[in-house]
Amino acid sequence: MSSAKIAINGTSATNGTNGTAKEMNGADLKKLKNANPPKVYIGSPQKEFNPSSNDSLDGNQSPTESGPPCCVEAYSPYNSCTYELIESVAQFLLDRVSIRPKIGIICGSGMDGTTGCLADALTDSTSFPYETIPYFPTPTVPGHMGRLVFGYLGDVPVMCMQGRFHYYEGYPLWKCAMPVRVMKLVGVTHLLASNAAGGLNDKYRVGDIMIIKDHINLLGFAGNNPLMGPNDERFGPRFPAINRAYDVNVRRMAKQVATEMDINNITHEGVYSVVGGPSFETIAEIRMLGALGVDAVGMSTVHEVITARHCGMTSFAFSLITNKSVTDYESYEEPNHEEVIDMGKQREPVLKEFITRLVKKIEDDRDE
Ligand SMILES: O=P(O)(O)O[C@H]1O[C@H](CO)[C@@H](O)[C@H]1O
Ligand SMILES: Nc1nc2[nH]cnc2c(=O)[nH]1
Repeated sequence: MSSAKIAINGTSATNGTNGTAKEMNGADLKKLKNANPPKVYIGSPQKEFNPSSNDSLDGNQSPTESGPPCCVEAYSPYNSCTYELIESVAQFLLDRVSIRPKIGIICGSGMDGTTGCLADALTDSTSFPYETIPYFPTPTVPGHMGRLVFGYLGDVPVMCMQGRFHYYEGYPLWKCAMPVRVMKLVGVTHLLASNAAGGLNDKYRVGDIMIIKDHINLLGFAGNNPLMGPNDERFGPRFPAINRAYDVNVRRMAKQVATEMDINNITHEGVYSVVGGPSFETIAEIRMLGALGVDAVGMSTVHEVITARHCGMTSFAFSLITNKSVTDYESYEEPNHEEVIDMGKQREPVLKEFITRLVKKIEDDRDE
């Protein structure tokens, strides 16, 4: 009978089909405790991974066999995922997929492929529900599916997060951004993040795309940054520069894609600001953000991009404007998450094409 061995701090626990899972340390590992061999879905259409086949997870494959230091405190505001731990998660994935992506994609609200988008577009895919990946957080927000998918977009190998983690879900920022470091150690060089955002700029309409050229990290202003806590130089420097966070070359490619797709009329370039959420903004807050030069506001992406830049990844991000920010005290309009998700779904065909073409350009550029 096959089993997956997981070792924490040198103590190995069998997490297998015989129901004899041993006690593990750490709140993050609770979900692994009861897991039968991790569910891994392979292929397109995807089928469930068969643990008793030759592909079976066995103890020798376990990334944690050598007992990496654990996440010391699941909800610490400071970064407590060690390099070794991230390395072990990356190895866990590399042991189970053959493709080696250089491009990592994070899908925004409603763009996670729940209705088909990128999930359908990826071929030869292997997909890991987040709960089956050691130490991974799990998303709690509708519109964020919770799977890490490896596959080909067109003919380009990618790994794709179908669902991300937000600060308002209760995760510290370092944990929200932890998958980006996993991508890095898997070998990804380019991060491509999307998000749903409220549009402040008068010229923007619902359904438009905003290529992010810069951000205002309001959470950082309030003393909260994913890089807080001990710094491991193997990831990057203590004080990383962030003024060139959104790669000018990839932004140029994205604008070329917009021209090729004849969607320049709905494509802009602007400044994104992150707020903590989950409450949407007051009118005074929107007016303040507008005065600061913010074009779109959301609750994600910035900590992912900071983490990516810190470890030397090239980053690109865009917002789908899912709602217009309300600036008028007389207005009865209220933003809501359902309209956010609906707009993501409506724009799926366009975004799928946009991302597929952009990924191809990045890959061609990398090969030059
Ligand atoms: O940024 P993404 O994940 O796309 O989601 C955006 O949409 C949600 C609000 O409707 C918030 O989570 C906000 O950040
Ligand atoms: N903060 C914030 N996040 C969003 N995500 C989608 N729309 C919005 C919005 O209006 N405000």
